[in-house]
Amino acid sequence: MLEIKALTCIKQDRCLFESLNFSLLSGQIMQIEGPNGAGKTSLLRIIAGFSQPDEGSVLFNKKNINEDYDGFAQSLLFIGHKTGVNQQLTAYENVMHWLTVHGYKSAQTEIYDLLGKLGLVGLEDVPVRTLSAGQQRRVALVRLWLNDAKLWILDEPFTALDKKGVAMLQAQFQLHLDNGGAILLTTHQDLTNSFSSLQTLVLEYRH
Ligand SMILES: Nc1ncnc2c1ncn2[C@@H]1O[C@H](COP(=O)(O)OP(=O)(O)OP(=O)(O)O)[C@@H](O)[C@H]1O
Repeated sequence: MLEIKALTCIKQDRCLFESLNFSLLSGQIMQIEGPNGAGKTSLLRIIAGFSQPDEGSVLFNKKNINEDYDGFAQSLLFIGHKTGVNQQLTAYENVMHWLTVHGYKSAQTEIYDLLGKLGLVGLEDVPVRTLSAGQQRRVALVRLWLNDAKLWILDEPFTALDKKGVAMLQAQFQLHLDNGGAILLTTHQDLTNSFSSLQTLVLEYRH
């Protein structure tokens, strides 16, 4: 599904990574690990096409993502470290907004059921800014239950989640992988025993 070819990224005169190669197949999950500042987020943003590498290319289904970026974007769900949730809107309004922008449709009852399932019962209609960090993360992650993108790129999705939240998210990951999806993520969570298809890429901090 995804091929990373000879990627190099330089930031502030520091080479974060050089000639990086790897691939990710349907059904596979890859965890990018490394110390703060190693370049994990920079790598995810390049693969998502939000920024350009200094060298190298990103291929999705054997095609350079720059050739048909709109096509690639339809197959991609990116959730960044900053959740992208509008603080002024309610959880329900955030989900509705996201669905509208991406052309998805979902019944009101379905969204309320889903928010309830994600532990937000009674909090669906209050501004997100009044929710806890973990609850806000749950609002951001609702998107994983409402999309048909094949490739998920997630920057620290487990941040602020409690144990139940982590377990629920891992179960959703497994469902996505079983349905032929692929996941690329950064996390400090140990996933070794959670996914049989787990691959790990360690980025060292380069001086
Ligand atoms: N837009 C930018 N302009 C200049 N330098 C940047 C930019 N974005 C990131 N950097 C630098 O690149 C380096 C890697 O940052 P990045 O966010 O990719 O690291 P990370 O591995 O995700 O770190 P963390 O674990 O702390 O989230 C840092 O030294 C950072 O200062």
